Amino acid sequence: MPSRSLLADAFRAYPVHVQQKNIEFTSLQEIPDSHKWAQLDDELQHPLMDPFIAESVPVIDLREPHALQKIGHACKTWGVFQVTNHGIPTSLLESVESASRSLFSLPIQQKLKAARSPDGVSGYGVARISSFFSKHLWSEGFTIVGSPLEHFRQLWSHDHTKFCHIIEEYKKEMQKLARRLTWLMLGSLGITKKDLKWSGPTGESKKGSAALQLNYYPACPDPDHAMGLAAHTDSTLLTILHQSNTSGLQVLKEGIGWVTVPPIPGGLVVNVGDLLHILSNGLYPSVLHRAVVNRTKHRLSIAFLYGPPSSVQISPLQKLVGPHHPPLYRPITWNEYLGTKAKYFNKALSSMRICAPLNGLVDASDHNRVKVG
Ligand SMILES: O=C(O)CCC(=O)C(=O)O
Ligand SMILES: [Fe+2]
Repeated sequence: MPSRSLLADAFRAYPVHVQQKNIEFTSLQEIPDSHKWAQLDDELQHPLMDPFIAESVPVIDLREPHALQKIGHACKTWGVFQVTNHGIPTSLLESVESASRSLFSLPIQQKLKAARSPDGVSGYGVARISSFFSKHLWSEGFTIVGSPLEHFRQLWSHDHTKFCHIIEEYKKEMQKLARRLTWLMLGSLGITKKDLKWSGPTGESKKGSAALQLNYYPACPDPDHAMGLAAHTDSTLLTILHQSNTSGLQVLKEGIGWVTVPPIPGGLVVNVGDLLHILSNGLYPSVLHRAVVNRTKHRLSIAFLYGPPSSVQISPLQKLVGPHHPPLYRPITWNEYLGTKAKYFNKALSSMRICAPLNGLVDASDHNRVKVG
């Protein structure tokens, strides 16, 4: 798939300088100062939510007749939902989870053999977003863009083929699901394939590009002062996340605060990313989310980051703009957007705004959360 290497080039062109801090988390009895965050922002946490009135992230069965409308509503109001009956075999989810566990449980010296190089994209290392924070994250990551073969050979000299097959199979199945979800999400806005120039029904090169991000959050002696993955939005069209049976993912809901997205057996979390935010002209806001850690349990998540072919211009869709709905964002390629994100991080979307929203929409990734209009 040619677009894969384009995506790798894009990451490479905009390196994010992350100071590698490789520690053996499991050996620590307390959090070192380098990883100690101020008390997690409790003012944003909903105080003792009544379970009967608590709002929760929608769960949508893809086989139900009104799935399209429900997806549209979830994208508009939450920017995130969970899907069931999505067609990804449970056995594949289990295999990819178990492969990821095997990877992260290798000794640190072994994992470092597959470390992401300073100007590289794939490999073992800390999350790219960590460069924007003075404290380190309580997590380890492994990014896969293109084939994992070279890195996996470093990790497992004998049985890397088995792990490569699992990853390739997972990426193939996720790619199909991501395309299907893209059309459901856009379809709920009345957008069809002919409204999207780059969606050509035939051309292989028009396939969206993607990356796989494995995240591992070791158990933490003081979870209130540690951050697994700090608040961010994804620079994707959409992200499909498989989380293990330990909770940790939280999304920020306007007027409520941080809401936990509980793992449901066989369920997958779907996030609206910044590029869908732009395409939908802000109608589907990208969701601010983070991962918190757990005192006793390790946690694993596997994110499939899906985007358009990386050189295609993304701009608010023609059908969604008009005299009363001017385009809010300037056109940008995925390549360029990654550069903007590397520079402005959570202000990247705001930095691209060409006009204040007339409909009172809030840019989900604007940390100042200023309501305009
Ligand atoms: O681990 C999680 O639940 C979140 C992961 C995530 O947000 C990401 O990889 O972008
Ligand atoms: Fe994310």
